[in-house]
Amino acid sequence: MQFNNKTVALIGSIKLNSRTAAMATDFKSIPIIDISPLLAKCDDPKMAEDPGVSEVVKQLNQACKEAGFFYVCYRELKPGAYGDLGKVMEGCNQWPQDPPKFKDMMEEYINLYLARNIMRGIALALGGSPYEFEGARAGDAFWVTRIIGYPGKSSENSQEKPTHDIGCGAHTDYGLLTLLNQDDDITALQVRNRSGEWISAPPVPGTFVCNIGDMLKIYSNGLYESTLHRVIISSPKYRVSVAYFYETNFNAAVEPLDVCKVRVIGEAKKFDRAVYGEHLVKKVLTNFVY
Ligand SMILES: O=C(O)CCC(=O)C(=O)O
Ligand SMILES: [Fe+2]
Repeated sequence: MQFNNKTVALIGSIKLNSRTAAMATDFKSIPIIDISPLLAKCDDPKMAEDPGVSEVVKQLNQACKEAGFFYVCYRELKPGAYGDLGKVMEGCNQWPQDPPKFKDMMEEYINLYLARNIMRGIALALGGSPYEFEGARAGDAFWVTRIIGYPGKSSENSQEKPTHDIGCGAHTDYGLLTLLNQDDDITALQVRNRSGEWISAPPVPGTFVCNIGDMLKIYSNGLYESTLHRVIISSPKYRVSVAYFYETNFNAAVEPLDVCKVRVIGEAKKFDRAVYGEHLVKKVLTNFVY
């Protein structure tokens, strides 16, 4: 398999295998965090001193520890702004009707700005400098975008209750942070809490879903969880989600940040070093079933 530094994949439907269960807390819902104050100050080296940024950082820390999932909203993000991205997956001719418009929207969606700045907030939440995830760690972040189409629930099962089809099996994401734009009217994404309950992450217009990947779990020395999640199909409607995976540099050797080693009481370092690119290739080769 050949990877470019910048990869966009259009995939009709995928199945992923479950892996060793990840544990968060017994959260019952996913918090919504307004990151506007962080975005306003994200280029200020003294951002940590700003009370608005501190509040966002506090909320990020809590969400990353408790659920590994959160929604973000910010002033400029208008409900439905990226809704048309998924339209290319609908119908038989899976190609944008207006390619230049699609290209512009896609380029705006996949710009690195948002994820990089959320990572600045997360770096502060871990007790580090805002730039922990830049330079050799994620200064040349590998990223992948997938537009994922899930056909509606198959009609032969529709009378049987409470069955559902699995659109995407339980898995954790591989890198640092995933941003997900989902169709506004279908609830399908579920996140597993410590008791094993599947908690819905319904679409919230005007937000992105964010979740932590395996590399951030290692960097944080396990303080933050890459939580298991899955997609279930219970609606007959076709669903589209657009996922943006923001990762480390492809060859980054990932190990717990010093600042996180001291935060985990009694355990200096809980994880061995992993090379992101190797982890990605291993997971893709073992997880995707066509
Ligand atoms: O489609 C979704 O809601 C989630 C997709 C997902 O978890 C993934 O692609 O890793
Ligand atoms: Fe995922």
